Amino acid sequence: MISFRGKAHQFLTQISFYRFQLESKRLLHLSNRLCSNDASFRVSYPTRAVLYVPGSDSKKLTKIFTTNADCVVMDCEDGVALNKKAEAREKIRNLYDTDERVQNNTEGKFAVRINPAETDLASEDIKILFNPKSDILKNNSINNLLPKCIFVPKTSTSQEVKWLFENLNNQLKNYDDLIKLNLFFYMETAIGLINLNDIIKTALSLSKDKYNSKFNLEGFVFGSDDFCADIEATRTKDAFELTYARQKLIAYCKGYKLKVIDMVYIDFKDLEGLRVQCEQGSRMGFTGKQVIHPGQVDVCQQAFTPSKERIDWALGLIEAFDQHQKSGAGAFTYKGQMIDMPSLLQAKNILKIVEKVKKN
Ligand SMILES: CCC(=O)SCCNC(=O)CCNC(=O)[C@H](O)C(C)(C)COP(=O)(O)OP(=O)(O)OC[C@H]1O[C@@H](n2cnc3c(N)ncnc32)[C@H](O)[C@@H]1OP(=O)(O)O
Ligand SMILES: O=CC(=O)O
Ligand SMILES: [Mg+2]
Repeated sequence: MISFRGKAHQFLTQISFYRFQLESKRLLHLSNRLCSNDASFRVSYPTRAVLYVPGSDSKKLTKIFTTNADCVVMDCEDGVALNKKAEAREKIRNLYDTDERVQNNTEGKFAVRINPAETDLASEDIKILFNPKSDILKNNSINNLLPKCIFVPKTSTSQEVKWLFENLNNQLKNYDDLIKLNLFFYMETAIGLINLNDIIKTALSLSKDKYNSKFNLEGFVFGSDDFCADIEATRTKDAFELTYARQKLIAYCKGYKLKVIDMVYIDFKDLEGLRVQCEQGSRMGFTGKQVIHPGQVDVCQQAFTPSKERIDWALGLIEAFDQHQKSGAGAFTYKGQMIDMPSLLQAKNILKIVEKVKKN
């Protein structure tokens, strides 16, 4: 049996090897060419492991600086007891007021999950979290002091999206030159799944037209546990009961070029079960997964990082495709398989993920 430390070491060794690969001339040349020629090659920050930290728990909050997770979500919602909501907001606000590591992060490494839109709890979250203390603001740029990314749970209707944007806009109206606020919505109710297209279209069009691109819909999170409660399903290890919802969410997110984060694996001591579910999610097209314990992070990040074999396969295929195109063959054999345009696109997808990870 390999210890957890041993596994972490193995993982780090593997990552160093990928880094070496990434630095190789061949990859840089290829990926630069792909990035500059391909408008769909939008490389944003990675979100392989998305770690929840209850906002009310000071000790756990100190761990946000030591985790390898691509993204940390300081929680004001279901990880926080009702009688600790105010404390959670204050502790998170205090981090933005005082900690340079949180302040200096420009994208989404340190995010906050607020309470569901159209609730008094969410109004209070927005009021506190987006309101730096005036004496601190005097000596600091407003952009350093605000969350750069928020997660909005239980989003079920486009009305909730309108409410959210209105409330955020109202709270932020006195500040100029704000950088874009990234948003993740949760799909975790049956009605949310039915209304998904409408929710996405409303968020995209409002943020662009009405709010002058102040908000950026970055992606969706699949709230599997709330979803199970809502559809009255029983959670199983293989997640069979969630197949349709997972696939529908992936298709819609990919249709609109959004990130899509897979479900939580609540049996947090079972790392093997976690690995199986992470790899399944990665194969299905998810861009990352929610985790609830620091011990889950490395397994998750590794599963959402293309293996050396996949990178080699993609690089070789792209080169072979180039050569065959020049010689006039649209379809050809590569490593025993028929390859044509869709395989090229799949190979490019692998490099897109590599590019994202490299940005971290
Ligand atoms: C499913 C639906 C959802 O909404 S999921 C999101 C809401 N739920 C959450 O946020 C729960 C987050 N996780 C946790 O609170 C804890 O991991 C739970 C599950 C309670 C287990 O905690 P605990 O008994 O302390 O675990 P442990 O002794 O194995 O912890 C070892 C060290 O790691 C720390 N730790 C644990 N979890 C976190 C976390 N999420 N973020 C940051 N740090 C964490 C513990 O404090 C402990 O630290 P230390 O070694 O004592 O210094
Ligand atoms: O919020 C997450 C969930 O699974 O519910
Ligand atoms: Mg939930």
